Amino acid sequence: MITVEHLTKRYGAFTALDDVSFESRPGRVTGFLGPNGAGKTTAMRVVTGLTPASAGTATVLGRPYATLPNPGRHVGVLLDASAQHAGRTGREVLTLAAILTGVDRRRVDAMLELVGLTEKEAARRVRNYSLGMRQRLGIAQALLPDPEVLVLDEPANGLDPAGIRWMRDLLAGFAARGGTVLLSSHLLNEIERVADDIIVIGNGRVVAQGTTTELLAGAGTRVASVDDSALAAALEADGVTVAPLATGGLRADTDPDTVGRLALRAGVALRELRGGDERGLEEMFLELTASSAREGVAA
Ligand SMILES: Nc1ncnc2c1ncn2[C@@H]1O[C@H](COP(=O)(O)OP(=O)(O)OP(=O)(O)O)[C@@H](O)[C@H]1O
Repeated sequence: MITVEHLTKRYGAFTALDDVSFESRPGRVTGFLGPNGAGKTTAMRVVTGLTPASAGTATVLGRPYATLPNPGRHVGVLLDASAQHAGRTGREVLTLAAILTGVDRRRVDAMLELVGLTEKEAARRVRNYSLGMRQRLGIAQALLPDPEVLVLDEPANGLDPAGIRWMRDLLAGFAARGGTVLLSSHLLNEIERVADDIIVIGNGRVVAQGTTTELLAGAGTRVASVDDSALAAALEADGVTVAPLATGGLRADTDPDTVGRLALRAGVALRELRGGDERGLEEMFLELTASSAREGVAA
C-alpha cells in the first residue's frame, strides 16, 4: 500500500507537485499517467524517500519509506535505469544488490532468467547495454528482494513490443499475488492495458483518478457529424452536456445510444460514434492535461 496525502513539492519558486493525494492499493496495478514534466518522477522520488516533501506526507506499507526497517527488502524501486554503475556487469549489479539487502544470492540467476538476460549478456558491462537491457536489469533488481511493493518509473521505456507485453504480464501476476504496483508512463495506451487504477497528473496536480473502467466509462461518447453545431444544439436541448473536441467532433456526456437517437430525431447524419473506449480516454487525457502539455504551453 502506498498512501500520498496533500503532497506538495517546491523547487524555489517552482511548484512541481501541488497538493497531490492518491493511493496505490495491494492486489492492484496503479498507473501514474501524465505528460512530460507533470511531476510523476518527483512524486515517486518523494514516495521512496529520495526527495523531501515541502508539505504533505507519503507512506509505504503504513510508514514513511525512510523509516521502514530494511526498505530495500520490502519495496522494489526502478527510477532511472541508466543510473547503474556503468563499469559493473549486470550480474555484479544484482549480486551487490543481493548482498546489500541480505537476499539469497541464488536469486540472482532466477531474476536474470525472469527478465530474459542471457548468461553472456549478464557478463557484459552495463555501459554496453542497450536501453531495453538496462531496463530489464533494473526490473530484475527491483524484483530481487521479492518485495511487497513495486515503484517503477517509465519501466516500458526502451522495451520492444514483446518486452512490453512480458512486463505487463509480469506486473499483473505480481499484483494478482497481492503485491502493490505503482508505475508511471506518459503513454496512455501502455497504462490502460495494465492498470486497474489510473491517476492522471498534469502540471503537478491530480486532474483525474479512478478505476480504469470508471475512467473509460466517464469518457462519454465521441461523435462527429455533418453538422456538429446542429447536433450540439439537439443534444443540449435534451440536457446532454457537450464539449467540442480539439481533434474535431464533439464529446457528449452520455452513452452512444442516446446520442444516436437524438441525432436521428434532429435529422443530423453521423460520421462517427464511439463509446468510452481507448480513443475516448485518450481525448480525455489530452484535454485534462492540455494546459500542462508542452504544446499547450508553447501555444
Ligand atoms: N531538482 C529539481 N530542481 C528544479 N526543478 C525540478 C527538479 N526536479 C524536477 N524539477 C521540475 O519538476 C517538474 C516535474 O518533473 P518530473 O521529473 O517529476 O516530471 P515527470 O512527470 O516525471 O516527467 P517525464 O515524463 O518527462 O519524466 C519539471 O518541470 C521539472 O523540471
